[in-house]
Amino acid sequence: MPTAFSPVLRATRLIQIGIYKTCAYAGTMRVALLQINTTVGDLEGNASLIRKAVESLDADLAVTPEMALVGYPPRDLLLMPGFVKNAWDVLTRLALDLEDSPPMLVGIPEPNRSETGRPLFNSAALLADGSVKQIFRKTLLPTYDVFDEDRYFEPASGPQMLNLKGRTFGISICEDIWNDRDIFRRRRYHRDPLEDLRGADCFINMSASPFTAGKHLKREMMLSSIARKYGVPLIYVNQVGGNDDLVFDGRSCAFSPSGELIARAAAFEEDVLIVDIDSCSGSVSRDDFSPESEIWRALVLGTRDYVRKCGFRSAVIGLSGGVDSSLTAAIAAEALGPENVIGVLMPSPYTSRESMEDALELARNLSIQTITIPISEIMAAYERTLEPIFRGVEKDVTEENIQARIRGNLLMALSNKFGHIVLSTGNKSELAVGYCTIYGDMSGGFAVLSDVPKTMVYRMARWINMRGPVIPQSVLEKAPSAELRPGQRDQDTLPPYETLDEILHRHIEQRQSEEEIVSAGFDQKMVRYVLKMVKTAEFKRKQAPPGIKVTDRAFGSGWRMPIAYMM
Ligand SMILES: Nc1ncnc2c1ncn2[C@@H]1O[C@H](COP(=O)(O)OP(=O)(O)OC[C@H]2O[C@@H]([n+]3cccc(C(=O)O)c3)[C@H](O)[C@@H]2O)[C@@H](O)[C@H]1O
Ligand SMILES: Nc1ncnc2c1ncn2[C@@H]1O[C@H](COP(=O)(O)OP(=O)(O)OP(=O)(O)O)[C@@H](O)[C@H]1O
Ligand SMILES: NC(=O)CC[C@H](N)C(=O)O
Repeated sequence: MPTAFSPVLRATRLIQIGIYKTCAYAGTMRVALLQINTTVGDLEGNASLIRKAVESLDADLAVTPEMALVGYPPRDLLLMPGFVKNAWDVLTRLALDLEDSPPMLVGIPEPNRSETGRPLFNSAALLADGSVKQIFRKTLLPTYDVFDEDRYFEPASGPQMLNLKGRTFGISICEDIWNDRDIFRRRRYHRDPLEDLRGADCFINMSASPFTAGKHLKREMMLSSIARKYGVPLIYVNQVGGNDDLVFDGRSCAFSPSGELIARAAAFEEDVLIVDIDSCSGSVSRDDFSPESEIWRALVLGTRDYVRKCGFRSAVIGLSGGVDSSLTAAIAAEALGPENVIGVLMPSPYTSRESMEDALELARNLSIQTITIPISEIMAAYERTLEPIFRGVEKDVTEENIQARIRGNLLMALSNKFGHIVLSTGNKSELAVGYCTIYGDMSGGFAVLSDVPKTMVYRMARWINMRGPVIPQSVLEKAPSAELRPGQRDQDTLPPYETLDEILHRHIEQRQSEEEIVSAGFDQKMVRYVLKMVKTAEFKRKQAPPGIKVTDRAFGSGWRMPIAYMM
């Protein structure tokens, strides 16, 4: 006889993978949420993470995030049949290794054996007693913004129920739960897989849900509403860590049938959360990250994982004494350890003494080492070399860009020689309007701030200083300048950053046209000028290094504008 299912949860937070509290509640059903940081393509490494997470785990069922064996998003690795086959070989061995462990749901791509449709399903395999016992498939395939799942996957066709120890679990995979009319006021898809799961004793969702600022509040509101609507406990397992341009914030969680948040795993860290489905209740308070602290954590994790997963250990950054390079260096020092960050000062004849002093003070505050490479002689050599060709032509932005390119070249030389990755420092506002030099300050391997608007750069810099002096006060007070010619200020070329960022936010994230932005009260000439710069700078962004998505629309896989077009 199945035990009566009392719809209340109890959860135990595990501080770190491998360390957990053992507390047996007789007759309860215990689910372990494995919030792991997988690396795309690293099948053996990801299998080891899973093995380690369930080592001597006292649970009835363990659940990984979506696609955990291959890492998310695996992108076109999925188009290589050999890769998918290897994943299944690793899964088979994992099942055998875990023969004595609790049953486990593991996310994996599954070949579509039928003669029609996309080549794969986005699936989860139930491992129990040494083999694969059942398969669950994703129904709703996100194909918008950074997601491209229609390219690879065929949707599931039926209900996805798991019967275990007399309980019925409704299994869904990530996007399957993002179709709630009550929350979004419209349905994105015609089908609603949750309707197929009605009648289950508990819902489980296996996710790889990328971070954007504030998104988890909406996510938890949606999960709570679904638990309440279907009157079942809901268990949500999310991936954590950075993969290319995406950061996954974790925050796996469990809700009671009345929609109460019972437990939440750590944000931006690996964690294992144990949920006892029929014990007494608990409750968790609101996640009170400020936007600055949340974005900080995402940028630190995203930078650390990009650098580490690409095989680097250290980074070089050009330090100008400005706010962008200062914030980038602070993030890098936190992500990689100050001993692994090298700040490079490259003064030109236009560099002020104050800027050099600010850069040195920042480096001292962060305990990072610095190298100083004056570039005046190199600039003079360029000038001499080009003089016969440029003779009679006015100096202009060409010479400014040469300066930025000399710096980019020197940083890349340090990267080649010593194996440091170059972190570029440009922010989203500059990248949007092309206020940056291609092959100059845009050089580098990873663009840490490329989705952070300039006004948020300042907010974050001030926020960091609340924890202790890091970014010199004068950096925050002086007018932003590229210092590429005497007396240059960003504001000579661009609207004030508050105005620019508001226009850019409306255009990029909210997809507003010139008319819509103007009707919100902005000057038409200014809006037209800004939007024209955004369009013209597309060629630069196509050649820019990847960066970390923190807003609802970043320049990256979710921004696919043409370059040569007329409108
Ligand atoms: N559609 C297209 N497809 C392919 N290539 C295209 C292109 N349009 C121009 N180009 C190429 O790009 C070149 C122009 O781009 P680029 O060489 O970058 O130069 P450009 O955009 O003209 O100038 C760089 C601007 O960024 C400012 N800046 C530079 C460095 C740092 C900062 C800062 O505050 O951080 C600001 C600087 O003051 C200047 O206003 C053209 O000469 C042409 O070669
Ligand atoms: N004197 C310098 N020494 C070292 N690096 C420099 C120097 N000047 C510029 N850079 C590099 O080029 C990037 C672009 O800087 P620039 O001063 O032109 O404009 P910015 O966008 O205001 O950046 P920041 O706020 O860091 O100054 C800097 O972030 C830095 O990495
Ligand atoms: N992997 C997915 O299906 C993710 C899609 C989902 N809407 C999210 O952002 O969480």
